[in-house]
Amino acid sequence: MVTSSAPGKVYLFGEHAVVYGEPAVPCAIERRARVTAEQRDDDKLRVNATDLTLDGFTVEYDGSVADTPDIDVAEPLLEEGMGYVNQAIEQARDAAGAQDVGFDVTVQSAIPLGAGLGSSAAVVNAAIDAATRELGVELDPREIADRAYRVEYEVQDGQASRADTFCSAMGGAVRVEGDDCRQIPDVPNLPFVVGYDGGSGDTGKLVAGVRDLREEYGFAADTVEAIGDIVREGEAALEADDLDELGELMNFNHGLLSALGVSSRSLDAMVWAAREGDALGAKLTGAGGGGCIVALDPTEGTETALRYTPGCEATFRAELDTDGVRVES
Ligand SMILES: Nc1ncnc2c1ncn2[C@@H]1O[C@H](COP(=O)(O)OP(=O)(O)OP(=O)(O)O)[C@@H](O)[C@H]1O
Ligand SMILES: C[C@@](O)(CCO)CC(=O)[O-]
Ligand SMILES: [Mg+2]
Repeated sequence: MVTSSAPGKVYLFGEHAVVYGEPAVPCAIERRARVTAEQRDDDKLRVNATDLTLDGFTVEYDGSVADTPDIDVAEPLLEEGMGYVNQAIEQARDAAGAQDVGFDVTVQSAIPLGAGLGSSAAVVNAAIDAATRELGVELDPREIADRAYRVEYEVQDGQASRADTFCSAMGGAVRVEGDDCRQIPDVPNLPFVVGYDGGSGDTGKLVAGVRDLREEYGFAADTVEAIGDIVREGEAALEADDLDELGELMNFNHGLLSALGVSSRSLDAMVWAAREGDALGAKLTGAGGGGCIVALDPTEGTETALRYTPGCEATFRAELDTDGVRVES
């Protein structure tokens, strides 16, 4: 039996545009998904995902009897929930050259689901690491990231960047542009504050929405390119340790994401509350539609403001996690 974990992330800049080849800078945060894999005697897959809660459901399902889940839960949610873990196990089998091994898999996660903090990438990275180690194979984090990317690409219907999976596999702040994935050395202390509306967005659908806009309107394609420009400016600000400039660029980035239709009333409300609470900057993080915002604020101001914001269910500080995917036991 092996347990591995991998961190979630916030985007300093560049989500969505990164899908179309612009650069992005996601940062791993100290909130992890833990996956335990134990080889079975047969070829079945049993997945126990006790934290798989969305819209008030708690699901425990058995991958081998997908048509008879333990509790009554919306089928698309069940299928979606199974997609990531099933495909991660497929990748582990492939990496170990063991096509018909079965596993008991347990997922426990401190990363809210579908909320822009990269729960899918963390679960997939941790599952690939745990299952391959259980089969006696130790993969390099870059290979785990690559295999996890293939999983996200499949589950998100052929539209994904390497950003979430690379960031979660390597830890720290990273820069991703197409297939070019690097860690960013010596980042300044980034005082991240997260606001969570308790909701979620469907990454696949939100990505498809941006794709359609881009195809329909030249100015939407320009907006995606402008996000790339913000990221390039942001990299210079990061290098110069200029937090004020980073904040300003985050604000601009949020405006453009909003123009692309991926914000929501509660995300906007939290962004404005953070700004009024004296954050240096604030934006939605991840796919959007609902879920989390990230603000930059070394003071208590943003957390206090968010606590009094209707629609904000939780707020917490998020420390940069320099550790990527790792074995726990
Ligand atoms: N604790 C968990 N147990 C099982 N599956 C999980 C768990 N956490 C996440 N997942 C899987 O990841 C999916 C959510 O991934 P999705 O990409 O939509 O959101 P996210 O990764 O949290 O946010 P974003 O991609 O915007 O950063 C869930 O529907 C589920 O399939
Ligand atoms: C919206 C997106 O850019 C980030 C989701 O966390 C999708 C992706 O990069 O695969
Ligand atoms: Mg995701």
